[in-house]
Amino acid sequence: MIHQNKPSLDQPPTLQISNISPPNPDADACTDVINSISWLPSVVYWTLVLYPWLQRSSETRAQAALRLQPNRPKRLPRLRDPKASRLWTAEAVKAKPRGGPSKKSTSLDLRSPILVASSSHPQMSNQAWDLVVELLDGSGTPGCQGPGTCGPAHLPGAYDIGSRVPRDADRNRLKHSTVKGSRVPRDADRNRLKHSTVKGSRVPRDADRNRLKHSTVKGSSSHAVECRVTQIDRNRLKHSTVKGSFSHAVERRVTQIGSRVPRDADRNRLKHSTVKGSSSHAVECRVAQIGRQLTARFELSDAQEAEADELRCFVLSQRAAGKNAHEGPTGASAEASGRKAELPLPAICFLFMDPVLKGSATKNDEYTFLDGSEAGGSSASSPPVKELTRRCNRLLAGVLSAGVKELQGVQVTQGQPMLAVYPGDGARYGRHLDASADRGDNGRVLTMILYLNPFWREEHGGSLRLFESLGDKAGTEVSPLHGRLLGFLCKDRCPHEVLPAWADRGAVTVWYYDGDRLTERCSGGEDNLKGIFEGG
Ligand SMILES: O=C(O)CCC(=O)C(=O)O
Ligand SMILES: [Fe+2]
Repeated sequence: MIHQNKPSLDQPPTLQISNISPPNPDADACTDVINSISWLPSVVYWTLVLYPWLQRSSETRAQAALRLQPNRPKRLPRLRDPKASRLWTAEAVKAKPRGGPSKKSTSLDLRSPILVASSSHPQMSNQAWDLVVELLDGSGTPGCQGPGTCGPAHLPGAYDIGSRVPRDADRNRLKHSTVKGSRVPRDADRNRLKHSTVKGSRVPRDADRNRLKHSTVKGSSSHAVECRVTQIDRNRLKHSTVKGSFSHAVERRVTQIGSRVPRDADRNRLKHSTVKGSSSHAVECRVAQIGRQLTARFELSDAQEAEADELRCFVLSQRAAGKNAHEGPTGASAEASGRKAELPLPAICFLFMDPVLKGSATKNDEYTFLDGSEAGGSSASSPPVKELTRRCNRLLAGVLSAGVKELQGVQVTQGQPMLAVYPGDGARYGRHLDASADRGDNGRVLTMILYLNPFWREEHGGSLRLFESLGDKAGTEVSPLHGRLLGFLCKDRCPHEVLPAWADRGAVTVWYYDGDRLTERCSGGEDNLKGIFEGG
């Protein structure tokens, strides 16, 4: 007979076999079963002991070395030492495996500005280097002596501060404040701000700060506070009488403010600093500088930066003008972002990856395609957009001339640029393909994205995560740094996702289409166009 103990909270139920006479046929049967399997525990024990031993004795030395290697790095180390960022040397590029895509995407060296992961065009990286330089610089970089000589070593170095202590140069600049350089608002901007009807400085006022400190935003982490301050700033701007308040200066100030709330340490440092004559303006400038220093960014030239800033303003102004659309399916945006791997250096990545992905993804961005009806006419009237497409096209010409097999025979056609903003409330875009049969084959073959986020910081998330295969869980993250251009072949390959963004994240995407496919689609009815001008 089998009794089951009464289960209690402390003790799990157990089975007992009682020894009741006269002989009970049930109990006999159970005893037989137990006797017949009494050898089982010892077999299990010996299997556990022997299996690893057998396995080890059959593994190769290489396998053993891998297994024994302690703490194998799982991701690229974050570069803190500015000198380390000079990894863009010719050697670094040469050392890059050229034989084809790496097996693990996390081992791809995204620290180099170009990444070519395809065996089909081994020459491409050199050619693309020259183009990249041109793209970033328009006219080439000093020290670049014609084709073949522009390499990573010629590109401007990265700006990876890691410490908040202002550099002497910055401090002196402030001290003797003739305020040179583009980081400080120009007089005109300053006056506009001063005489604007937005009262007071846009640095959050004490009242705001206190309100936040004692606010009901529970668990007010500095992040939550920062988000609230950004909101307050945004509202103040929204309701301000500064018409068309996305002017460059205003936008810039808001971004500065939104990107950082000076922490107490910073504030105190500023208060007691040797920056003489610390007018609130000077303090504000320093705060902005610190904000910038905390920001992972490239050392763009003033011209490049101005161009990227202008583009960002344009993107935001279109959004403010109510042009942007949302597209479903949307989903909860506050999903935890995955791995955070900051890529501190500029990257133009050409990734050629394989797999196919089906289904639709959560998508919270706001976007608009330029269609010629935007303020002032076509994109020709937005010089920075025109300049961007011109450069993308030149880059593409180089890509094509490098004989990328996936694009051979394709009549590549440039689409209208798409301006996108991911609101900084955790907006994201789930894993998807930009073009696949599943989406009605929208004809896209190549994606180029320029990121426009001058104050992007690691904690803002919002990285683009590219997957090498459907089974690839980790992927490779590219943070949306100001001025970074990313390109990848997108037809039936290269699934990617945008991780939740915690600051407004701007980008312009230019898709290139298979012209024949486009003609085919356009010659049909309205329905045939579905998916062609569709975000992502
Ligand atoms: O902005 C990005 O990084 C990518 C956006 C995207 O994947 C898309 O719009 O299809
Ligand atoms: Fe996409």
